[in-house]
Amino acid sequence: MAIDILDDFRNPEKCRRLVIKIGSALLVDGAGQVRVEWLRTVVNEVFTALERGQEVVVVSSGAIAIGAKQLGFTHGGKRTLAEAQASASVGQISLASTWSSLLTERRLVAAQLLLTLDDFEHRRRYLNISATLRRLLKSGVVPVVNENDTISTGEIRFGDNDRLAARVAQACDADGVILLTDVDGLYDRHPDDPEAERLEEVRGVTDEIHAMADGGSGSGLGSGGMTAKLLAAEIAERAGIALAIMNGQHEMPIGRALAGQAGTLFLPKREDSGRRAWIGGRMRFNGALTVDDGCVEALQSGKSVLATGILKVEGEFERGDILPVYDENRRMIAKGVVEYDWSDVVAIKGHSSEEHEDILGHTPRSAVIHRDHLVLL
Ligand SMILES: Nc1ncnc2c1ncn2[C@@H]1O[C@H](COP(=O)(O)OP(=O)(O)O)[C@@H](O)[C@H]1O
Ligand SMILES: N[C@@H](CCC(=O)OP(=O)(O)O)C(=O)O
Repeated sequence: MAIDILDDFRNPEKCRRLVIKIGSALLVDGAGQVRVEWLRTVVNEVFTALERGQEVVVVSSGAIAIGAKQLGFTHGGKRTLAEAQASASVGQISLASTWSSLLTERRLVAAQLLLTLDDFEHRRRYLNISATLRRLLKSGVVPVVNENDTISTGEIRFGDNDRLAARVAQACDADGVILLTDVDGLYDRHPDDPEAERLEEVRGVTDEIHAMADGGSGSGLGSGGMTAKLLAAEIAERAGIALAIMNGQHEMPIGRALAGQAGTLFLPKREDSGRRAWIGGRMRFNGALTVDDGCVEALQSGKSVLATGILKVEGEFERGDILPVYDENRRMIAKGVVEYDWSDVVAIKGHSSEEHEDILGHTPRSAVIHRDHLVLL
């Protein structure tokens, strides 16, 4: 695996935001107990990453494996959906409290987010997830995400934290995702086959790549097997985010995995992320914003669209719509996802951020279009 790319994961200049997903097979032992000592080494690595200026979001599985043991549902894969969901609701309490106490040992604050894949399909929910994650990271908090198992259903493929990790990465505009698991990466066939060979780098998750994966979990503790990880790699690829599948069966698995270079790295084909391409490619709009020269300059240096720079608001758009941004000469300079409904933007346009709460009567967003959801043309 190209060492320079691995370096990117460790380099806070290149990888400022990292999502680390930990599978059940790593986190929980055969007796349904959290491997606390091992997890403490992971938390130490998270601490080190934060110290060097990176931001880390954790996606942690394990609730079902922990809860099933507590409830005596020990018949593995034959659990009913209701048994798995009951197990998750019991296990999640232990899981969250373990994360919280281990992070507290390093004086870090944990946040719990329980999400379903479906939440990411709804624009407003997506924007709320995105804003919450960004705000937590800004405060130095470590968000710990798991699937909201009780309300997940079979149709949206219950039990898929791999895809959830990729969606979380997309929502918080992360630079990289590491899926820690109990194998060294993707093999060209099931790793139990002695002929199996590991792939170091994949550009494009093709049908041929999908055919290599087996859907079952090796340990019986996880749920999606390698198939779920490839679906996650596809989401990351479309969003322009690098994703690595790495073995986490050691102490300090992140550092070891990176230094040992074992793993499979999935690289996006395009430089422009799928989401940015989706924003930039939009042709039909429900409205538009015109901004002053100061705002144009700010956007060009990577800032967000703030209400104070808005001169004109057109159309009756909703929060989550994509809008074009014009300069004073009616030149379209950017497109982005708007954080407010049209009437709110009309009310706060030209006003500085301190005045927004009084005008709106609720806590304002950090921007009208956040730079993470803005594409300059
Ligand atoms: N082509 C493949 N390469 C690597 N692992 C594979 C492959 N096909 C199936 N697997 C299985 O996928 C398992 C990892 O998935 P899973 O058990 O769901 O892990 P986790 O709980 O970490 O999400 C491995 O232990 C392995 O048995
Ligand atoms: N939400 C479930 C995990 C589902 C899942 O994707 O598990 P895994 O394949 O071990 O990452 C739980 O906490 O048990």
